[in-house]
Amino acid sequence: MVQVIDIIFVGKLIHTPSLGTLEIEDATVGVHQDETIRFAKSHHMLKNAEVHVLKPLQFFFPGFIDTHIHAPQYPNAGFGIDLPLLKWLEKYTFPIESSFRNLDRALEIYYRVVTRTLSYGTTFASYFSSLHTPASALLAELCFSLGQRAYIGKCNMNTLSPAHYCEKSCKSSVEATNVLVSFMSQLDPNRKFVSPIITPRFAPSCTKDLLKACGELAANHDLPIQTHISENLGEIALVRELFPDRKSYTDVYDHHSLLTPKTVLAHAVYLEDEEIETIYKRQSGISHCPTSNAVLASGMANIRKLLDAGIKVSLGTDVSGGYTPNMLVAIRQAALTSRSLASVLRDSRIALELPELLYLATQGGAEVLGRGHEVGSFEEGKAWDALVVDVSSETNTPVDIYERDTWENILSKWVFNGDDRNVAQVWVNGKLIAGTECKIEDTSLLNLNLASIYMNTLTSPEKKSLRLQEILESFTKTITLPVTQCVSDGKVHAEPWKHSVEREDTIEPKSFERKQFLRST
Ligand SMILES: Nc1nc2[nH]cnc2c(=O)[nH]1
Ligand SMILES: [Zn+2]
Repeated sequence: MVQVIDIIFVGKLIHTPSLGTLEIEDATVGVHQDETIRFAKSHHMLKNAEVHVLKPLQFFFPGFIDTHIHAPQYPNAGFGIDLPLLKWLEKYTFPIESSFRNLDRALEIYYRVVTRTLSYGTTFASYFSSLHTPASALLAELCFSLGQRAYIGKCNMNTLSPAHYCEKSCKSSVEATNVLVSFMSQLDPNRKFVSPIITPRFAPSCTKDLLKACGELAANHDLPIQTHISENLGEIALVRELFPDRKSYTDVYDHHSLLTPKTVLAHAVYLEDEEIETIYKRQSGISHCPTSNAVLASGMANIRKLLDAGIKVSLGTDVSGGYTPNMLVAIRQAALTSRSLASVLRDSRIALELPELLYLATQGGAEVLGRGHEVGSFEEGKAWDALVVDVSSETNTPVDIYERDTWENILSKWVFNGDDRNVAQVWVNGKLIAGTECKIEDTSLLNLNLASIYMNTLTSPEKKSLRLQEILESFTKTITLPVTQCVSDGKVHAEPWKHSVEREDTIEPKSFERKQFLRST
């Protein structure tokens, strides 16, 4: 059956389809109208395809997948490195999150979080929001409107949290979660772009009935789950005290049916062998957050041990435990943490290699979020969630490429010295949505009606009537935000097959013979 290809991409394509493999090739990729990748072959109809040819020292790389980031903590990113976890939560984190009861404030911060993570090349993020349903709904609207794939988790927390930032009861927490789930089912019924994710903050902040209710919510709505596990020794001791009849931290979650194949467990720094076995059996995944573990002096997770045990592993920035939403920093820190642990334990195997690290940041993240068949690498049939990375000197970044550099070197220099200026284009599901080559063409506006979001996410009817007037006065009726209109400067050819796409002025090292860009059909 002949398929119409809408866009053809021609250029260097780099991805890590499985743990430890790194594929670097000259490719021609066609994106069909349902935005899946087809390695274009002659039987494809190309007559009016738009063709994007990459410049020398540009390459396609799968969009980064951040499997653990706290959106309301973004204002704290980069400070507060003086305390360990539990004191850090009290002094810095709960206060900043509690300010998200104000939807105007939530808009200001969440708009910045989504545009900033997109600028770093994060095409898919699993967000913790605050415990507030309206703010969580707003985050979902923003991701959906700005084009970033996202899981949105309204924190469930009804105990051991400050009075100003704690849900009244298990019942109110469940009700507030159900309101978000139904709000989001109108926003994206098939959960193709945004989906709720059930988010018991961590065992210490949930009563037993709330933990159990979260397991039921996930089962009833067929939703993923995210939480924290075994990050810090003080936290583990607290969990042991709070749940004396449970064998371990893992057993607390398992006992409440929170370990499923769609569960994301952040940190996992101090798991015992038996816990690793249980997590493997339940097919739950780990979000390794090395930057946060270093900043909060939590410890060093032995990722090699988890990988050897067959556990799905991904990477998370864990803002603001981690000081930046830049996934390149998470990759760098994972490289360095694994090497520090290798030297402490005198076992060089523990060091993670670059292909493995890039896998954790892309395909590994897709697997942990249950979307490994859809995104994470450039395999046929997947969505075109892709970055165009530019490491040429025009980007003015500290990535300096020399003639003798191989593409492996170039890739490594980008990882260790690159930043958002190297992200020229960000594509999600075949649409160009961000990147330095995206200019604000016109401020075609994103209209968000905060009052309607707020009204639609109020949990109790009496609140609706009592507060209607106050709400409509306090909120700006509709917010208009500049949304970048992206124009890539890819060249457009009518008939790409008529001629091979040779680079004229390539500065690729002489050692590489110039390969045809067109895949052999
Ligand atoms: N790093 C981190 N760990 C947590 N455990 C419970 N909540 C948090 C949080 O916000 N950040
Ligand atoms: Zn976290």
